[in-house]
Amino acid sequence: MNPLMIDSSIHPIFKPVIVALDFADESETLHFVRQLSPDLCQLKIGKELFTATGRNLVEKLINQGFKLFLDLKYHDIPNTVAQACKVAAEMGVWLVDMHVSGGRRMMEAAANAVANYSQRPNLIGVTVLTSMEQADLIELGFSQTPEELVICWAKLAQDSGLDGVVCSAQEAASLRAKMGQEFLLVTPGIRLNVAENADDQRRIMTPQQALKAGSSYLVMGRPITQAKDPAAVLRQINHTAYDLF
Ligand SMILES: O=C(O)c1cc(=O)[nH]c(=O)n1[C@@H]1O[C@H](COP(=O)(O)O)[C@@H](O)[C@H]1O
Repeated sequence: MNPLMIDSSIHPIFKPVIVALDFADESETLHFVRQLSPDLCQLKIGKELFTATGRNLVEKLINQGFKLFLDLKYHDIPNTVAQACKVAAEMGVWLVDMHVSGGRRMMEAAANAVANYSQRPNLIGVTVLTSMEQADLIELGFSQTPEELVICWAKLAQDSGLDGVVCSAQEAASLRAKMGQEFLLVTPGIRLNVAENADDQRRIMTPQQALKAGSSYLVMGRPITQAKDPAAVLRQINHTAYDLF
């Protein structure tokens, strides 16, 4: 069963989008968030906004009722990442990510660190960034295709106790088949249609394609933040999700 269905077992709430709040400061962010509600979407704070605002804004948005993805892509020695995950758990965040390339011991330490929190965050591993393609991997010394590397790293993440991965929706169908129904597949690189500007993304899909392929959540920044009516775009995607499941 898709995790979206688990969320919706009592009331059919379909809200697969995590809106990436890639803004420079708090006032711009809060101005934008006023157009949204926790019934429509989840939110993500990444490196730019967190560097500018710190935990204050994270806690403010959680207090407004939003599920929050703290996207700081940890990549460090096991103890450092484990301690950072504990702080995130204490802040009440819903999703925390780390690079799978930090290795098994880093991921196991993170999973152990949050295991005893009554409301622990889901830990997810970043596989191959959606901005990367085959040529980038070759330059880094990898001979696998992006899909092969994503599958290998997703298995390692699952084996190390993580709850899911960040990957492109292009890998979602094979991951869903291999990793089971409960494993979270969080997919950025989403564009409303294939003709839309891909910006710096390389491995992209539409919301409908991604959900059909087995994505649990769609991370969307510019297609929502630059829309004339962000709430209307989200409602449309939620309808699409409802029709699919
Ligand atoms: O971890 C992420 O969220 C992430 C991983 C990845 O592989 N690719 C990726 O684009 N992201 C994030 O997803 C968002 C995508 O933004 P848009 O391209 O504007 O939709 C950004 O906030 C990225 O930091």
